[in-house]
Amino acid sequence: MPALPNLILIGPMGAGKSTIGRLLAAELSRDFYDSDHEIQDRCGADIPWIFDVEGEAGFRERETQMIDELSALEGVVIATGGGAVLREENRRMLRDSGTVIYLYTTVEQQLRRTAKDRNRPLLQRDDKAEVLEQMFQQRDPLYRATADIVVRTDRRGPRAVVNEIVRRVERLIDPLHCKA
Ligand SMILES: Nc1ncnc2c1ncn2[C@@H]1O[C@H](COP(=O)(O)OP(=O)(O)O)[C@@H](O)[C@H]1O
Ligand SMILES: O=C(O)C1=C[C@@H](OP(=O)(O)O)[C@@H](O)[C@H](O)C1
Ligand SMILES: [Mg+2]
Repeated sequence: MPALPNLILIGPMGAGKSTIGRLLAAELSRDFYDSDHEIQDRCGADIPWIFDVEGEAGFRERETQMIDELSALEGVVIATGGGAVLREENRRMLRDSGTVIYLYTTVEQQLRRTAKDRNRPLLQRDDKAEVLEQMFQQRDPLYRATADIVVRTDRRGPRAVVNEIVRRVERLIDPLHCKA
């Protein structure tokens, strides 16, 4: 664990990791890194292109490499991609790097929030609801096993989610609210 632990957001596509991560970092005056954006900057190519050319396996390799780099930082906010918890080594690196926050949402909200999206290759198909439901079954236990805190994002806007994260993280660090 770094001297100043990182705050790491995990959860499914459309949970709000990228949006809330940026707001949370601004709120806490910390630097923000979005794993997918960093991968895109590094490759000079967007996520659909990487999936097209290298397949999902190639993307996952890049994702593990990026998680390795980002988890070595200190005191930053990190938004991961929804599949970051699939590999055991990723889960370990994330856990060792700070406080992990699972942004939970429902498949119904995921469908609404990603309806017009063209940047998520795994959702460019007609049976999105089934795919998201299957992913939920596989990944929800992994998100829960990795996270220190679970925060719902399906019934409130990003600002309210940020406020709850700040409250919950403070409580985790100082459970009795008795600062010295
Ligand atoms: N709590 C929220 N309430 C309503 N809309 C949200 C919320 N969080 C994110 N969104 C919207 O959902 C979409 C997907 O959010 P994004 O941050 O890209 O999710 P993720 O990075 O988890 O896939 C964006 O259009 C964003 O504005
Ligand atoms: O769930 C996934 O496997 C993925 C989620 C995406 O990130 P978001 O969760 O930010 O959409 C992105 O990493 C890639 O398209 C794969
Ligand atoms: Mg994102």
